[in-house]
Order: sequence, then C-alpha cells, then structure tokens
Amino acid sequence: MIILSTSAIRRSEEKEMARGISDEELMERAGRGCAERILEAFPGKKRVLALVGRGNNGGDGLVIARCLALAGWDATVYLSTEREGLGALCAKKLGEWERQGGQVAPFGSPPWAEVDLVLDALLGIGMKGELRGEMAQLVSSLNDERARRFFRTVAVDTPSGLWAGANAASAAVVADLTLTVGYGKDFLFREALSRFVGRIEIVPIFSGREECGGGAEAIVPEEVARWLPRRSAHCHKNQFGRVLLLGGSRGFTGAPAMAASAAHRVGAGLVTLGVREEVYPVVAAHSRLETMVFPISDESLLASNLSRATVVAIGPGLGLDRAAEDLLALLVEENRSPAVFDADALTLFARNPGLLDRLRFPAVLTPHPGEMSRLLGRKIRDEEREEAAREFVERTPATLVLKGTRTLVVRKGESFWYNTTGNPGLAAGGSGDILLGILAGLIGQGIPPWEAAKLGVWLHGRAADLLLQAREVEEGILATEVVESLAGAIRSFRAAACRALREREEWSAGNLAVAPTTSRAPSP
Ligand SMILES: NC(=O)C1=CN([C@@H]2O[C@H](COP(=O)(O)OP(=O)(O)OC[C@H]3O[C@@H](n4cnc5c(N)ncnc54)[C@H](OP(=O)(O)O)[C@@H]3O)[C@@H](O)[C@H]2O)[C@@H](O)CC1
Ligand SMILES: [K+]
Repeated sequence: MIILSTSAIRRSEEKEMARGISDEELMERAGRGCAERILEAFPGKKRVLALVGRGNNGGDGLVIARCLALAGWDATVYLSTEREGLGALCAKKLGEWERQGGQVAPFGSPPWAEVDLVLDALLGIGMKGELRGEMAQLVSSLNDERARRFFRTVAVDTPSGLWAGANAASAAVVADLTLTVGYGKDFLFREALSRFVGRIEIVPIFSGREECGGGAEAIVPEEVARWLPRRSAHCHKNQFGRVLLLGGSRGFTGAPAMAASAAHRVGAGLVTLGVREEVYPVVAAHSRLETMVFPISDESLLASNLSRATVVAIGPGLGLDRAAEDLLALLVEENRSPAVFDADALTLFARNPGLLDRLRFPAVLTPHPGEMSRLLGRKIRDEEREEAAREFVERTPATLVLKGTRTLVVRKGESFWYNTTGNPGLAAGGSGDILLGILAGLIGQGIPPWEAAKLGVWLHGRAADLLLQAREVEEGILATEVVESLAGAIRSFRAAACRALREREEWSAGNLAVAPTTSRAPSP
C-alpha cells in the first residue's frame, strides 16, 4: 500500500469526490473500517471513550463510536470544544450519535476512570504547526492518564499533534495503534516518531488506486497474501524446499534451534541444521524432532547439505572466530542457492567487506541498527535509516532488511517498504533468530527473496501482535511463543485479504449508504 504526503492524500480525496463519492460517505467508510479493525484488535466488550475534535477527524471518531456501540461496546463521547464550534459534518454525526441514544460526557471533564480504550479523534491531517491552546492541554492529560491508568489509545488517522514537521520532542498523543485512513502518510512511518504512532494499520477508503509517487510503500496483509498461495492437494515435501541453517556455538545453543522451528512453522519441507561440534549433542537434543541436526565439522555432510539446499541461512550464534570466518568464506564461494545472513555473519562481513562483493547468489541481509552501523562503518541515527539503507544497497546487490520499530525492506532500484506489524514484546533475545528462520523457510519454498523478505517481516510482527492481543501485556513475550503464533499470522493475512475484497464489493454495490439506520454493525 503506497505511502503519500498529506497533500497527495488530499488530492486523492478530491479525485474520489469527483467520482461522485461524498465526503460523508468517505467518512462512513473510514469510520466503519476503523471500527472493524478495533473490534478485531481488542476482543471482548470494552469501555471506550472517544475524544472528538471539531473537524472531520472528530466526525470519523463519532462514526467509530456509533459502530462500537452497535457492536455492544460501552461507548462515551467527549467533545473537545463547545457544540457551536463543531464543523458541519462533525455536528451531523454528533446528531446521529445522540439520536441513537449515545452518551456525551460533560464538557471540561473527560471521564478517564474505568475506560479500557481511548479513541483519539481530536485532530487529523487538518492540523498545522505544533499543538496549541486547550488542545495541547487535553493531549497532555490524555498521555498522563494513559501512563497512570494503563488504558490503550487508538489514534484515528494520525496521533493528534503529529504532522509533517513534527519531531521526537513534539507534543502529541502517544498511541498504541494508529488507524490511518486512505493511504499511509509519510510522517507516520518515520522511526523517530514511532513512539507516538505505535502499530499502524491502513484503512482503505478510496475506490481508485494511486501510483507510488514518493518511493515508499507499507507492507499490508492484503498484498502479502498472494505471495503464500494455498497449497495444492497434489504435493510433496520436496516442493517446499530444503532449508540449511548454519550457526550455534558454546553459549548459543538456542538461537539456531529457534530459527529452525520458525522455518518449520512457515511451511519448509525439510530443515537441516549444521552446528559446531562442541554444541552438537546439546542442540540435537533440544531441537524439534523434525529438524535434522549435524556437526559442521563433518565436511562431507556439510558439502552434501550445501549442494542440496534450496536456501542457506547463516549467523545465529555462529561466533566470530577463525572457524566462523572460514565457514562464511566457504559459503560465499561454494553456495549457489539464495542465502540469508544475520547476526555474527553480518559482523564478519563488516570485518571483511570484500566478501560481500563476491556474492554470486541472491542474498538477504537482516541487520539491526547496530549491525547496520558496523556494515557502513559509522553510527546511524534514526533519521538516517533510509539514507544509510539506500547507500548500502547501491553498492551491494542484496535485499536489505533493516530492523527497527518500522522495519525497512529495500533493494537497489526499488521503493522503501515499511513493515506495519510488531510491538515492544519483540524487544527480547531470540526475535532475530525467529525472523531469520521465517525468511529461510519462505525462500526455501521458492518465494523470491524480495517478496519473502516483506512477507516474512510482516508475519513475524503479526505473530507477536496476536500474542499481545491474547495476553494484553508486552512484557514476557517469548520468541518460542512467537513461533507457535505463526499459524495465526498466516490465517490473519488471508482473512485480511478477504476483508479487503468484501469492502470493495460493498462500496461498488453502494451498501455503505450514509444513513446509520442502514448500517451493518461489525460483528464482535
Ligand atoms: N483524507 C480523506 O480523504 C478523508 C479524511 N477524513 C478525516 O478527516 C480528517 C481531516 O479533517 P479536517 O480537514 O476537517 O481537519 P482535522 O484534522 O479534523 O482538524 C481540523 C481542526 O484542527 C484544528 N487545528 C489545526 N492546527 C491546530 C493546532 N496546531 N493546534 C490545535 N488545533 C489545530 C483546527 O482548528 P482551527 O484552525 O479551525 O482553529 C481545526 O478545528 C482526516 O485526518 C481524517 O480523519 C475522513 O473523514 C474521510 C476522508
Ligand atoms: K487523531
């Protein structure tokens, strides 16, 4: 899904209206789409407080509140301004809300107590400059109350207070989830602003499709769904590849085994794991029974596995000594299959950049910011991620997965692709190993590395998001649990693809008429 500037999104809105779609209908599409995603992300009946601004962002919030109430939620609206100050469409949606029996909290005292969720529909893309006046105070109270009372905050379109000129020190709503409307908005994807934005979902509202103008795209489920098609009933294990994973050393026995588990869980046909002699018995004993573990010191086994592999992944717990260097050099010379490099393999490349120039097969590199800094030989700040990534892929013919809150996937001549899934629960040991295994498992099945990288980062984050949804706390999400959540992640992009189709069918059939009495409440 493309990412555009605010002004380009305004132009899309005008084009849609020229097709005969009113601003009210766009608001209904936006509000209902957001409500569906909120019901999906926060299962069970919740108490929601919708903070409503005077413009169309407030109108979106009122439509969402209506849909959530129709789905059985306990919803209350708080107006940030006196009624006379509301814009025309927002005032109309307030009238509909009240006719439906919706509650409006008294002006001046938002009822923060006893809410599970706060909806930030104060300001959207109509905001200009840093927050001012009473709105700044309201946003500050919201953030303070979120920190004290532990409710979740969902921002509608943008966290109020964020705009194209914002920076990490700006005053803005801190959201857990931002549901942005139409297309991705460029400033929402900046790593430095991710602490405000949280997870991003894009809620489509336009019937037409814009071309990618700005060189940036968001990885969204309805697009990745086609890269992992359903299997034919007539199939066998060799069609799903043979993954060869290399890593593991004294003190690092879990990392390669976790990577192998992840490769299994995304559907790899066979997974072979080569580890150092000194840890071979330990890793073999605690790996999955499905994983075929062997000692790398057995040269004939290594050579035969290398020649038969449909993908090689190297790095987790590999070590940085001479033996690890030699193994990496051997792989670079002998391998002909696609390969994924992570962890110690990246540090070894940084020490010996000449090796990178000798890659003769499709490669994916998955550095975190520290490893990226090592590869480029200088410290990379959040603001420099894109520039650094572009500089690297200009000289290295590889797909780069630069990890972060907004993991970035890029290769030479392509747009930047930003991931939209994941949460702070992934900030724990083992996450990188799981991602490596996912990528290897997908590439080994024949999915081209460029597509597999985008699909893989999405799946990895989504698996963690599903765990967070079930546990409701980020603390203590384990990498091994993320692996077991991958089936749910696969199911969820297929479900999202179905929903995207249904939304478009509803728009073209005119089912989203604006009168709320005809609305179909999203199912809880
Ligand atoms: N794009 C689309 O296709 C669709 C968009 N839709 C939705 O519409 C939203 C845009 O709506 P919008 O244009 O009405 O503006 P909006 O964000 O509600 O804010 C306006 C208010 O902000 C205020 N304000 C400004 N700066 C400020 C500051 N620094 N500090 C404090 N206040 C400030 C300004 O105050 P004023 O300057 O008038 O005093 C005015 O009252 C968009 O984000 C999306 O949610 C959907 O409905 C469907 C289709
Ligand atoms: K908002």
